Amino acid sequence: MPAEDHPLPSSWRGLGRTLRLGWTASPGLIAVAFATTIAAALPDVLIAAALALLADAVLSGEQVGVIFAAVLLGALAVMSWLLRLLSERANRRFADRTGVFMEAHVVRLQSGLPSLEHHERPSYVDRVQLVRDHADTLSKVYQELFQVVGAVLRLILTMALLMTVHPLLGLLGLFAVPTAAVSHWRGGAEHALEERLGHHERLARHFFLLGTNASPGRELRVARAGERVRRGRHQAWAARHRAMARARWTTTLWQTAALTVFGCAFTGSVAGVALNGGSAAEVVLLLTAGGRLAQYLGQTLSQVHFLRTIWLEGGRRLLWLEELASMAAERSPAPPPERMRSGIALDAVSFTYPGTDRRVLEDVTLHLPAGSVVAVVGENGAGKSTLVKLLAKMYEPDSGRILVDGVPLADMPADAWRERLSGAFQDFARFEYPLRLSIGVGDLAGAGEGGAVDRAVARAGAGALVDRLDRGLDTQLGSAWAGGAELSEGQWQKVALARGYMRDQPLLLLLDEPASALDAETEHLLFERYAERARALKDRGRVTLLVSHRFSTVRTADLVVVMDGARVIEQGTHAELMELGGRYAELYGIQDRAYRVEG
Ligand SMILES: Nc1ncnc2c1ncn2[C@@H]1O[C@H](COP(=O)(O)OP(=O)(O)OP(=O)(O)O)[C@@H](O)[C@H]1O
Repeated sequence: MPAEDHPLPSSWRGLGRTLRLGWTASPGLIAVAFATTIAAALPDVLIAAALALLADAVLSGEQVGVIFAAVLLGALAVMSWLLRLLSERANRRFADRTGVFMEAHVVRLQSGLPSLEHHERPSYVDRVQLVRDHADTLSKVYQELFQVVGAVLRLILTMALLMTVHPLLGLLGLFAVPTAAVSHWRGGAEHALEERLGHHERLARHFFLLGTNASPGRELRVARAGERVRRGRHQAWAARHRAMARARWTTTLWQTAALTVFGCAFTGSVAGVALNGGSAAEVVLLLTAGGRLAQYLGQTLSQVHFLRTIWLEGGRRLLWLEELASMAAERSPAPPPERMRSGIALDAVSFTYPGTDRRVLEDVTLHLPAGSVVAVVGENGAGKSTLVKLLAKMYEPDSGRILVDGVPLADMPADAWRERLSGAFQDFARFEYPLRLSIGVGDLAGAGEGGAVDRAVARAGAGALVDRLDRGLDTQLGSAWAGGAELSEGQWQKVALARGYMRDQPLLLLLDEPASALDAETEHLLFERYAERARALKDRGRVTLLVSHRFSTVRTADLVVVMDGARVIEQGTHAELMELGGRYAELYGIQDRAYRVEG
């Protein structure tokens, strides 16, 4: 579904959801944290009243009154301190627990999304990045919320105290309204800007990784482009910083103006009470409570600001991610077939990457017969890998359908379909685990079965690699780990290929340039062996789709599909396409001659 169809939920729904998550994470602790934070407000405010009592008793010379007021003052100070301490401890423990809970929740949601859109569509990437970055911070906002409630309670009680001096002093609260309004607007405005500037931040991070990782490091040194990358990073940060600083200056100016309005009203009130026959106790009460009014107001505002920026916005995005994940889970009721009979059909499939407007697949109609080995060839950018991604259900076509034995792939749950897929890709992952696990990851459910990993190793022709390692399949991979072995590019790719061969009975095996780092001869031998085996198992109905630029490998396939400019332009067996004398024959001829010359 396109991103525009799934807007951000409202702040209030996000807030409600975050609260419910906090309750789920730890109901007991959230209750204690809330109760102690709120209770701490009462003694705090009453200190102003006790001070007024004390001033009154001192001026009227009542000894008992002085002692009573002093004891009350002491008791209130101790209570206030104790409750603050308890609330801090309860909130900290609660934040620790929810932090872990939230992070796990976000990871689960993200990894559960069937499509890759959240990794590739710029507006989605920025949202997901905010949720990810704020997952831990979200756990701390409960304390902020409780403190906001406590600060609002303090404000109300303080105003009630002030109104005992003169009812008009309650109006002081009105002068606080502009400050609260500015603060509310400020948080939202800054946050929206932060999200809009997300691409600068990503760019800076990208340059940082380029400059600090080993493999780009080699290229950068040879090309002597290190300085350019450093400058790029600096410029990206500077662009973000300039825009943020401008916005912050503007919002701060507005806030200063609003606070000035409140300051003038407070000073006027103190002068008014003092000059119009107010008692010393009333002036003390006004000074203490009124002074605190400004402090409580400041606290409320900074917490509201924090809540507005982090919690409301973070909470909305978390809910958005949850909705995206559940929408994906709700669709698709049809299970994949146990065994494929007719095969996979693409019926007028067209596709445009989210956030772009150029079609990268145009009206593709193909039949991939059950039990066949299909090779896809074409120039760079022709759409071969995109076809593989659609078959792996990483994206849905814009129009047209993919049918598996006549059942729309769109109706099949992504998880269930992927359980029946195997794959090895050009941009393979390097799992720095012990080798056995690094391969076993290809099918964790079956990896424990005796011999499953050994079979995968044999299919990928990786036996020699295993033998060469000191501890065989138990060797830790990756030189960053104690005793870890570093592999060459081709060796890593063999591990990835073995991972792709882990499943015994996949319905579809996707091999997207799985041997690009191996020499042509090894690739040819490997694939020929694989194709023979696949043909022997024809009745299992598996489809194997291989993307390769090497025609020596491609020619062994049962069906060759030639892509050009987002379209399928030719299809048939090697012999048929050679006889046709079209694009395939031309490309084959070029490569064949080149090899002969090299040879
Ligand atoms: N994530 C993406 N977002 C936007 N456009 C993309 C994305 N991935 C690929 N493309 C574009 O889609 C087109 C087809 O890319 P694809 O990777 O499918 O080509 P390919 O035939 O596999 O190329 P190669 O042989 O170089 O691997 C290219 O023009 C590419 O720029």
